[in-house]
Amino acid sequence: MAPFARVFLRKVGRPRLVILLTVLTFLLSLIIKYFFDTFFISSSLIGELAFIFTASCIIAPLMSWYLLGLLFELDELEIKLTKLATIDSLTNTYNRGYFYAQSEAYLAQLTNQQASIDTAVAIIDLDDFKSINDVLGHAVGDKALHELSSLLREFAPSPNIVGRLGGDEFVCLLVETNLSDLTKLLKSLVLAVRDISIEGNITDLSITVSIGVAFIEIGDEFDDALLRADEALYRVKKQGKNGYMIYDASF
Ligand SMILES: Nc1nc2c(ncn2[C@@H]2O[C@H](COP(=O)(O)OP(=O)(O)OP(=O)(O)O)[C@@H](O)[C@H]2O)c(=O)[nH]1
Repeated sequence: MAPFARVFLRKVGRPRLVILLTVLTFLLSLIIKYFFDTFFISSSLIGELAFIFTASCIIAPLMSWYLLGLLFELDELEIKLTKLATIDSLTNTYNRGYFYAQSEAYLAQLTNQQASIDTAVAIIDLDDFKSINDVLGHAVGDKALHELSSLLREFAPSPNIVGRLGGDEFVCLLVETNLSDLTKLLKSLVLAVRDISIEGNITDLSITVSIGVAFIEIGDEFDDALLRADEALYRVKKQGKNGYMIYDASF
C-alpha cells in the first residue's frame, strides 16, 4: 500500500472511512439520479437504473478496494509476526522456541528405529566470545555470530534444522546421517570456521568453535539428546576448545 494511503487510513480510521465512503457514494447516487431525472425523463426508469448502477459499480469497488487494502495489510503483518516469532533477527536462524518445535515435530514423525540410527543433535559454541566482545566490541561480536550462522546453514541445509539457543550457542538437528558422515562434517566444519575472517576496526578476527554432538536414541525426549550433546561440548571446552566430540556412553 502507498505510504500516503497508509497514513491517510490510519489518521481517518476504519469506521469513519467506511461511513465517509458510504455517505459520499450515497450523495453521488443522488446527484446522478437528479441529473437523469432533470435532463432526460423525469422520474424515469433510467434514473432508478442509474441509482442501482452507481450503487453497484461505485460502492462495490470502493468497498472492496478498502477491504482488500486491509487484507493486504493484515497479510504483511502476519508475515512480519511469523518472522518475529520464529527467526532470530541477528543470525537469521530459527530462535530457540521454534527450533525446539521443529525438531520435536521432526522426531515425532520418525519411527523409534529410524530415530536411533540417523539423527544427531549438535551444539556449536563460539570459543572465548566474551573476550571478542570485550576487546573488539559488540559490533564485531555480532558479525562473528552472523558469519558463523551463515556457515552453519551452508553445512546443514534443509531438511537439517539450524537454530540459535541463545548468546554464542547454536544448535543443529542433523538428519539422515551416520557416524562416518557426521565425523566428516564436523571435521570440515571446525576447519571452515577457522577460515572465517571477520573485519575488525584494527585487525581482522578469526574464530574457533567447540561442538558437542549426540545421536538421538530410542525413547529419547529431545531434551535428553540435547543434554548429552551439552555434556560432550563441556568436554571439548575442558580439553582446550576448537574441536568436536560425539557423546559416548562411557562418558
Ligand atoms: N555481540 C554479542 N554478544 C552476545 C550476544 N548474546 C550474548 N553475547 C555475549 O556472549 C558472551 C558469551 O560468553 P560465554 O559463552 O559465557 O563465554 P565465552 O567467552 O564464549 O567462553 P567459552 O564458551 O568458555 O569459550 C557474553 O559475553 C555475552 O554478553 C549477542 O547477541 N551479540
